[in-house]
Amino acid sequence: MSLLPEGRRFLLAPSLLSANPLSVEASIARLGGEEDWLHVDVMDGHFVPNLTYGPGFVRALRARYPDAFLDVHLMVQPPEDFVDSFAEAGADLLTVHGEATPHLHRLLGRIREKGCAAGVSLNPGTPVEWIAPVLHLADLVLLMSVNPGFGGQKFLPEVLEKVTALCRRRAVRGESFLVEMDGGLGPDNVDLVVSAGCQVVVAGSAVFGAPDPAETLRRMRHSGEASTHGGSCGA
Ligand SMILES: O=C(CO)[C@@H](O)[C@H](O)COP(=O)(O)O
Repeated sequence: MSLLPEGRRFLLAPSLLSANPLSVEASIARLGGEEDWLHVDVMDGHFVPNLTYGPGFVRALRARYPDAFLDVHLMVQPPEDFVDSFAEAGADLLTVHGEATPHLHRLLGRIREKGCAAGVSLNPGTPVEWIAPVLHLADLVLLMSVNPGFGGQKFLPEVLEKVTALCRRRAVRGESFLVEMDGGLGPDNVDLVVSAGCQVVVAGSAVFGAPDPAETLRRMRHSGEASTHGGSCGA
């Protein structure tokens, strides 16, 4: 199963972490429908040093936006304790961290059994080899380009090498996972990550902190689409 619609090079996923917590609906309205997915960062104060949402938030989003694609990033440990409840709340894609469980193989299978697409994420300091044995079970690999926990951090360019490694491996093995990148992204560097081969771009503060979030997404889409393909990796 590919999550990338035919003819699309990449998707934009605004991170609700940077939305106004007192008026999430108003923040989403300011996207003007320019978003492809809504990215939901779930943080537990244990795997990462911050706290955010529970399954109730995802359930409320699903009820309010029945057609939205809900991209739920679980920064929790152990993720096994939360996969069922977030799936039942209405997530479309559930991404768990490779560093957060010794049972990644079983867990990706469980996510798919629950009817969601299965994603696996890596912190900036974790090599892609860590998840090599489970890539055939993944619909998406989420590469963090900041240390997870907070919005508004600076993009770590060394993570781009991981995109190259993943795209090469995918081509050789005929795998179908998408590569998503998250952290420090916006209109000024979206071309860099799309040309490296990223197919889903998450952006929080650059979008919701802008005077016109819809226009910012349009600029990001234009810049990503205009970027040159990156050798063997370009999507
Ligand atoms: O998961 C995270 C942070 O842990 C991200 O989704 C951030 O929300 C991205 O925010 P910006 O770096 O785009 O401000």
